[in-house]
Amino acid sequence: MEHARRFPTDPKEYKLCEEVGDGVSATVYKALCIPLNIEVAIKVLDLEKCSNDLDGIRREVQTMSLIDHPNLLRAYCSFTNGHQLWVIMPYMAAGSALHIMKTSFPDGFEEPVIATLLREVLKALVYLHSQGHIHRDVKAGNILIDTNGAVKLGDFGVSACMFDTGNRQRARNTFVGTPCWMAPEVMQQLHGYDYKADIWSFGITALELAHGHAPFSKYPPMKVLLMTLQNAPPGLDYERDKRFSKSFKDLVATCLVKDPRKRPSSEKLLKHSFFKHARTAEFLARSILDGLPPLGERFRTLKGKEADLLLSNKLGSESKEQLSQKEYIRGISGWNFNLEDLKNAAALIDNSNGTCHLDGVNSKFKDGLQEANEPENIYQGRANLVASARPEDEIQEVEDLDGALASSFPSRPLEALKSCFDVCGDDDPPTATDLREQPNMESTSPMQQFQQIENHKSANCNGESLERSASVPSNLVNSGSHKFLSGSLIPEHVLSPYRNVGNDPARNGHQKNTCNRNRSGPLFRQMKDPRAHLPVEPEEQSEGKVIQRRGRFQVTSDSIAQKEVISRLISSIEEISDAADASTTGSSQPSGVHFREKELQSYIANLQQSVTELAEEVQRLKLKNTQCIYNASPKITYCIFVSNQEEVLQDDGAAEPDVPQDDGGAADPEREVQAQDQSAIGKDGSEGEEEKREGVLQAGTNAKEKRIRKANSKYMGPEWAV
Ligand SMILES: Nc1ncnc2c1ncn2[C@@H]1O[C@H](COP(=O)(O)OP(=O)(O)OP(=O)(O)O)[C@@H](O)[C@H]1O
Repeated sequence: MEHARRFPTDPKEYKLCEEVGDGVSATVYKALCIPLNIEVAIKVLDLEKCSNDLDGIRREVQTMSLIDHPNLLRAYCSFTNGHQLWVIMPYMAAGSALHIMKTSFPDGFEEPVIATLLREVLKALVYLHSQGHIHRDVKAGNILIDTNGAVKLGDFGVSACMFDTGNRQRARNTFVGTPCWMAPEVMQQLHGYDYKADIWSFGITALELAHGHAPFSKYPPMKVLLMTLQNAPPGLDYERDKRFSKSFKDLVATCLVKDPRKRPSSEKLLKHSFFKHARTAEFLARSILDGLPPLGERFRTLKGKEADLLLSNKLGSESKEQLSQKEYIRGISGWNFNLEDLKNAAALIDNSNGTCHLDGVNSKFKDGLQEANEPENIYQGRANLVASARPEDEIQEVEDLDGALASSFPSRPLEALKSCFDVCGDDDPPTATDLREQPNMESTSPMQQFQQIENHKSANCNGESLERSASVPSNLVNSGSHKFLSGSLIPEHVLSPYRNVGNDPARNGHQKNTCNRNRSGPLFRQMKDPRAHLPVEPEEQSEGKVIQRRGRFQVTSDSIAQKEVISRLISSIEEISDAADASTTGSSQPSGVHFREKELQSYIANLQQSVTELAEEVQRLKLKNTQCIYNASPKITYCIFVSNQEEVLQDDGAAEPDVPQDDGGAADPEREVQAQDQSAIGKDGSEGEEEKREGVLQAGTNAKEKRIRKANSKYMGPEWAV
């Protein structure tokens, strides 16, 4: 066994041959281990560039050194070389399944090949899960294949141990992974997630291997997130999928269930009848590796394509879709997440009371709202929707929120988005609480809601007080609801900020420029349909006439009504915001506005106070943690076991009964160090003890340093004990 040999930890003992892969964090080289005369792959991470993710690196290296399974890519050894970390691992000469597809199978593999690849990956997952790990980045780009057809799952860069941080975390909340493969619960960040997130990614990987690309792979990340949350799960039910067996379709459908509790465990999935189609490694080598150019050459070709794409993007209009495609070709995890988009969309909603804050919205966004507000544009939007509707176009252009409301980024962006777009999993039956909170929303079709809003509008357009008109129509009133629909609603006839802009050339000009943009597409999920995966006949539609259908997606008249409802809600919120602005600039407004304004201001002040307190708390905790990196060296020796405090903070502690208890599982040096700390400073974590605790920590740093070195040495080899 190669890994039983002692691989040197001196970079001079390796000869780098060529680059064979790159990702977000690393470049991978084919190399020769000179003394052992063995080809290896070296993953080179620049620690200076990754300095804010040392914990991630620690996880990856630690996991790679501890795992021991034929289907997992383990590390022979690792060491620092200047500011780089070198991870020495087996060289998988055929590269990743993604690379192979991109070179020779652009439309995907045949079913027996897929079954063989997936079975090997699933074996790796069964092992990982039994050890308490979630991989969190299962995808074709991380399925590595050797020339003899051996398959290994690699890239533990974002893997997580369920028992990390000594806290016996039973659910994770960190927002990591690659959007197309990311499970809805990882995106939503409502209740945390567990091993089942890997099963979702596994299902997406199955589709990727079948089609040559993952569902939604050509869209920008934000769009992918919304599509995953809003649409029915993808599956193998298009015309082109006829070639696949029933058992394959069933496997995919079993994995891609939005409710993670309804997904099987990896162990159970391994018994699925689909894997009867799996063959041997030799079969794999014969069927997909024969005639394949060497990995380095393929890598250079793909790089060339990527450069061409980049060039054409620069020459032509730079489309996000093309850029996503480029990222996809590279097969990397770190899509260029536009967190600003997330922030902006999420910041629309105040989770605690459903209030929309529109102060500070930039002109682009305001104008966008204005555009949606104008009746002619609504109909323009409708016309565009009908004319150009594609399933993908059903997603609202959330990117258009650029620059708006970036000040308060919720720690769980998609939870906030959920409030905004009602993006609950389709499989989730409404809870009793949901139904209580939305007395009429579940039982009223969007069309009816729209009608009720219209009725409310006409009831109020005769000049009733603003405060009254700012309340929600009776069908939407709900003090406890956090949904967007529970926000304030002012009929546009009462107070429309845009009724007064006739003399404002800037606004009018912008309006002219933007009126052709298409903002079509429902923001609401389709109502729960237990048969969502089946083709639906027009007469079966209970929620409006189908205007256009493609695959499993459809645009109904209700979708359009939903859009109109949203447009009007946005309009109302805008009006409140403008009314508040006007009152601060001295124009006379009904007292209700002043009251509302004060209420909002005091609410904002409270929020700011809480944020400051939380920030202080985070600082304090960070300070404690950084005690052990006080001696920061270019090598990451001391940093390597610093816990990821943010994850600890995000842990909501929700107990997941089906997750096994830590019975010692995978060794966790960090926990060991923490346990020793605990005994050194006493278990009392009360506030009165804080100063004492800090003092003991200071005094104990030398001892701690030794312990960390010892733990480094024990779990990651002597070279880590530098
Ligand atoms: N042992 C190996 N043998 C051959 N090629 C490899 C090996 N490890 C990685 N590669 C190639 O290098 C690419 C990047 O490696 P890896 O995924 O580990 O880096 P990363 O920065 O973590 O990537 P990502 O962006 O996907 O997270 C892989 O997609 C694969 O094509």
